Amino acid sequence: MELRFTKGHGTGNDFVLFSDPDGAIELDADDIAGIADRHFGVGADGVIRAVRSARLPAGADALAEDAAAEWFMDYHNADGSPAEMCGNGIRVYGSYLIENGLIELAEGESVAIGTRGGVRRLTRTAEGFEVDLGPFVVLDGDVTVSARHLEVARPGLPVGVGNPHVVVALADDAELDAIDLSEAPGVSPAPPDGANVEFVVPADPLVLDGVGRIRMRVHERGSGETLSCGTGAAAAALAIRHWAGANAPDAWRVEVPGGVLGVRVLATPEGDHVALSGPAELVFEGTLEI
Ligand SMILES: N[C@@H](CCC[C@H](N)C(=O)O)C(=O)O
Repeated sequence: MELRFTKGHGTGNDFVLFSDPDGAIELDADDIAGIADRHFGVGADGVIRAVRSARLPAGADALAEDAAAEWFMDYHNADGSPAEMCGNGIRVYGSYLIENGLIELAEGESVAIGTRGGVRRLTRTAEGFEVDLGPFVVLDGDVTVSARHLEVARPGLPVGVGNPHVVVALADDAELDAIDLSEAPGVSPAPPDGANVEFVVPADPLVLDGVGRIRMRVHERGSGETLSCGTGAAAAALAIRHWAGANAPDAWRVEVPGGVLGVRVLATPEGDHVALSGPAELVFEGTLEI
């Protein structure tokens, strides 16, 4: 079977996207891992299928949550495992839906998108997109994280933003640059569903003109070290905000190896939400033999 695909990225977190409006294309984990393979496939951190919510069991939940969520982001990591949410992916997905005439979205307008983590509202901005990632949880607990070239295990803070993260604060840029993320960090106790792990260094000063500033590297569950992780940037900002205490800002600038992302905490009638903003680029199109 021939599969027409588009390659895109958000701050270097790259994705293969394809359309399957009626949910007719069946790919298993090995097929997806083959597409994402950087030597034998197209190469990507994740694979995104554009499918109508009405055509998927998980999409039925999305439609029950918000009947306007016509499109579902069917997201899989590079190893073929499904994930609840992808903060960079959903911006690139928005761009893909627009480019392919599947939705119309002018600057300032927003659209509801179904994901396994729930419906997310995506707004087109001058720079790209902002996505409301919804409510979040920061869980104080006794978690430690080890990594190669990190001398002693460090405390980690579990943060949930639709998908699971553990955030570790490091002392300085030298320590951040030294860690080797070619192997998955060890998280103890092991999270039941695995976790994305973010290593973060606060800038000096931490807050400039009311905006918190951090640098981050990430090891993504199911994909390894990536140049960026949108939900990871949100989790990292939320963790540092939590540690910084009462006077910490709500707006954050997160520098990742692939660029810069914006994070802000939004007060909503249902409680605090976290929102992520950044660019979305479509790079090339091609055809794959599956
Ligand atoms: N890169 C993504 C997160 C993708 C899913 C993640 N690896 C997981 O398994 O939860 C992002 O930009 O948020």
